Amino acid sequence: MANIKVAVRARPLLSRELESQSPIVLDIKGQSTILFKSEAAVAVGEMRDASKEFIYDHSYWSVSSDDSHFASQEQIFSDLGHHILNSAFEGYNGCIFAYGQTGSGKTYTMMGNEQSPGLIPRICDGLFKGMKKNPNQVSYKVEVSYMEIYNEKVRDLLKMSVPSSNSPQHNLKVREHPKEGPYVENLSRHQVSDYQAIEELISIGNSFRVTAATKMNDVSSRSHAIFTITFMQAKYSHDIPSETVSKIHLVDLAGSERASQTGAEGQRLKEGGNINKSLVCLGNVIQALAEASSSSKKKNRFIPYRDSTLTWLLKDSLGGNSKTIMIATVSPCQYSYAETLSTLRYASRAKNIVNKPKINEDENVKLIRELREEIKRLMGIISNTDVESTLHLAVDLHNKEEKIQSLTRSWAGKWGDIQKIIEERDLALRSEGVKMTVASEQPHLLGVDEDRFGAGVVLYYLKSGDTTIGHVDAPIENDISFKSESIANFHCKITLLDYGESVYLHKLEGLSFVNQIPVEQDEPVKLSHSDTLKLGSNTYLRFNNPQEAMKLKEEASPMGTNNNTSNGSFASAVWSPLMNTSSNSLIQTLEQERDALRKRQEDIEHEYEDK
Ligand SMILES: Nc1ncnc2c1ncn2[C@@H]1O[C@H](COP(=O)(O)OP(=O)(O)OP(=O)(O)O)[C@@H](O)[C@H]1O
Repeated sequence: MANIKVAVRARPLLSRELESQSPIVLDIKGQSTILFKSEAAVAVGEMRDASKEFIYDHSYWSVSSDDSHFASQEQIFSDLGHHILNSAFEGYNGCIFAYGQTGSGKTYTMMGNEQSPGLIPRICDGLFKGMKKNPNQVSYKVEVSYMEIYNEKVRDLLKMSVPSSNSPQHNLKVREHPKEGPYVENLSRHQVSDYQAIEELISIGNSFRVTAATKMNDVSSRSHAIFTITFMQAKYSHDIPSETVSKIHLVDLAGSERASQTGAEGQRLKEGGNINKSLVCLGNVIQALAEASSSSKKKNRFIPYRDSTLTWLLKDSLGGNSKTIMIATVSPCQYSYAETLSTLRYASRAKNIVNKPKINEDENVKLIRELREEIKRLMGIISNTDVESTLHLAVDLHNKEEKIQSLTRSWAGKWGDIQKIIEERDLALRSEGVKMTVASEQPHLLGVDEDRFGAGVVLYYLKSGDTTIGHVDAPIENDISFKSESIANFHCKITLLDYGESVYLHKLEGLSFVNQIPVEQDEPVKLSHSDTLKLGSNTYLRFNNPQEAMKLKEEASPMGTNNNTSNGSFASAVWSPLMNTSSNSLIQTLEQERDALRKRQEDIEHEYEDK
C-alpha cells in the first residue's frame, strides 16, 4: 500500500502577467504551499480567508532562479524522476501525471525544452544510464509508445494512419485485458536500445500533438498525452531466473481552463469542453478514491473509471498497481487565484489515494523458482534414503525438472537476447560442474563412465534390431564396447523389436544379470523400463524405455500426461532428474546406487554358486 505522492510547482511569471502587474499571491515554505489574497483584496475587507495553507509531499518554487529555494528541472528529476526510476528497476509500475490550469507549466515540467529538459527525457536518459551500470548480469528490453487523447479519441503519435501520410493513426479502441487491465488496441510499441532512439521518437510524437495558441498559452496542448515506457529485466543467477516488467506512464494532461479566460470559440471551445469533461471525470475518480480510502466500506465504493477515456486508461495508476506521483502546476499570480485554489484543492484530495503497487514478476518465473526450491528439498532427501525410495523421488524430480526445462525454454524464448541469458545460465552451471542434458525418446542404456577419474555419465542408444555389446578389443567391433576384463569379446546383444515395444537381452559369451537374475543361453530376457543390468563383474547399466515410462507415468498419475508440461518427451525417464543437476551429484548418486546394488548382487551370486 502506498499513497499517491503529490507535488506542487509554481512557475515564473509570464510576460502578460508581468505586464498586467498582477501581484504574486503564492508562497512556498518547505512542504507547505500558501495561497493568500492580495494586499488590495485584504484592504477591502476580505480578511476572513486571508491565507490558505496546503501541505504536500513536495512544494516547489520555480518562480525566480534568484530565490534561495528555487527548484530547477534537475531538482524535480532528482526527487521525483529518480523515485520512479528506482521503483522501475525494482519491478514496480510507475506514473507521473501533471495537472493544472492551462499555461501553468505542465508541458514544461514533463517535457521541458532543449536547454532545460523535463521529466520525460531525463527519466529515459536515467533508464539507459541505470542499465549500463549492470550490463553483464541482466538483460533489458525497453519499448515505448506515445498516444494522445483528443476529443475523447485515442491517437497513436508514433504511427501514421497511412504509411505515406503525415497524420497519426486515430480513434484507436480501448479494451480491457483480464489480467493487465485497460489497454489501447493496436497502439504501436517501439523497441529502443539507446537514449537517442527514444529522443527521436519523442520529437516525432511531439510534432503530432494537437496544440493551439490561446490567450493563456501560445502553445497550449489541446490533448492529454501519455508516454509509456515498458521496461523488462531478466537475469539468471544461481540457476534461478527472474523477470520483471514495469510500465511507466508519463502523462501531460491538457489544461483545465475557463472559456472566458482562454478566449476559446468554435473548435477550441469544443476541445475545451472535452478537456474539461475528462478532467472533471479525473476529479470524480480522485474524489471517489480519496473517500474510499478513508471509508470503512472500501470494497463497495464505485469508482467511475469508465466515464472518460483518460481515467479508464489510467485505472492502474489511480488506486491500482502503480507508484504514482501527481504534479500540480500553478501560476503564482493573483490573476489565476481561483484556478490555483481549485488546483491546490484537487491536489489535496489526490494525497488521500492509496495505491497497491507490487513487483510485476513473470508468473512462469515464479513457478520455476518454486520448483527449484522443491527440487533442492527432494535432492536432500535422496541422499539420505534407500534405493527404492530414491527411484520414486527420482521420478518426482524428473517431472519437476521437465517442467522447469519447458518453462525456462519458453521464458528464455521470449527474449531476443536469449543467447546472453543462456550464457549466464551455463556459466552458473559450470561453476557447479559439467552439465549434461539428454533429450531422447529412444530406448537407451545409461551408465557411469568406466574411467574411475572420468566425470561423465554415458548414454548408449539402442537401435532397431540388434545392438551388440562386447569388449573394446573384440576382433569385430561391437556397437557398444567396454574395457573391463570381465567383458567377453561378444558379451551379449540387445534386440529391439516393434520400435521399442519389445526389447530383449540375449546371452552370448559373457555373464549378464537383469535385476540380479542371470541370463541363460537361448533364454533371452525381456527388458522393462528401469531394469538394472550387470555385465561381467563390474559393468552396471540402467535400461530406460521412455515410451514405456510415459505409459507407466500415465497409469500412476490420476492427472494423466497433462501433468507434464513438457513437449511430451519423456526422455531418459528416471535418470533425467539427475541429468540437469551437476554431474558431480549425478555421479555420486549413481555410485551410491551402484555400490548398494553390487552388494546385493554379490550376495545373490554366492547363493547361486552354492546351489
Ligand atoms: N518552471 C518553469 N520555468 C520556466 N518557464 C516555465 C515554467 N513553467 C512554465 N513555463 C513557461 O510557461 C509557458 C506555459 O507553460 P506550459 O506550456 O508548460 O503550460 P501547460 O500547463 O502545459 O499549458 P497547456 O495546458 O495550455 O498546454 C511556457 O512558455 C513555458 O515555457
